[in-house]
Amino acid sequence: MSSPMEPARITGVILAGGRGQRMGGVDKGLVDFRGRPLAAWAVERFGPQVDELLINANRNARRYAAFGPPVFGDDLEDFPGPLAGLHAALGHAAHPLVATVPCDSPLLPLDLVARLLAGLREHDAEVAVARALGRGQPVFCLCRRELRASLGAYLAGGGRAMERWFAAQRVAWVDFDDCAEGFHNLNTAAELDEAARAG
Ligand SMILES: Nc1nc2c(ncn2[C@@H]2O[C@H](COP(=O)(O)OP(=O)(O)OP(=O)(O)O)[C@@H](O)[C@H]2O)c(=O)[nH]1
Ligand SMILES: [Mg+2]
Repeated sequence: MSSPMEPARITGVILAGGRGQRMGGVDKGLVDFRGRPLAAWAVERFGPQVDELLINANRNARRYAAFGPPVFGDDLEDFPGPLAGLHAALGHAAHPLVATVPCDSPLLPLDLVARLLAGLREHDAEVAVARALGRGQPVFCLCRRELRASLGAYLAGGGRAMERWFAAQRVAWVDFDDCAEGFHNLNTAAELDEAARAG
């Protein structure tokens, strides 16, 4: 385990492997938001916070590759949810800590990873997870790579719920009440339109 004095080495993963069903089955990361694809917003805001950036996508791998970072899909088929992306990410990461963000929160906090890291260290936790105004934001997490075996077992047993898996680890919840709007995520075409017009 790293001491508080050591610089952390962190792999960041943009989770873009979902079905986008509430948006009509579109590949959400490729959808336009204020003139650029949603994934481009994540690359721009999250990329500078990490030492290595990867994209997890299950469709359109070539289009995602055009953003620059390496692209990988889930190990499990049939879109079992974000934990499948995290599991694959823990296998692909070059660094011992893995941070995730979803592809559909284009205004994500610019100090997300620094604050998750501080929480992880403060509580000597295995995973740090964002929370805003009392509401867990499980797809924004920082996870030790050693948890891959635990996560693999949880998924193999049929587990799919992020918060339930976190609860079985040493977890630190990190509050972002001061910038809760940064976690606003876009699930439907109406939400996308409204957020795009608000800018
Ligand atoms: N790798 C991977 N990521 C997923 C999967 N399902 C959801 N995600 C990602 O998890 C994040 C949160 O998921 P949702 O907001 O529900 O997105 P979604 O599943 O594409 O959308 P819906 O189908 O409408 O639920 C998004 O970044 C998704 O891309 C999956 O099966 N595999
Ligand atoms: Mg979903």
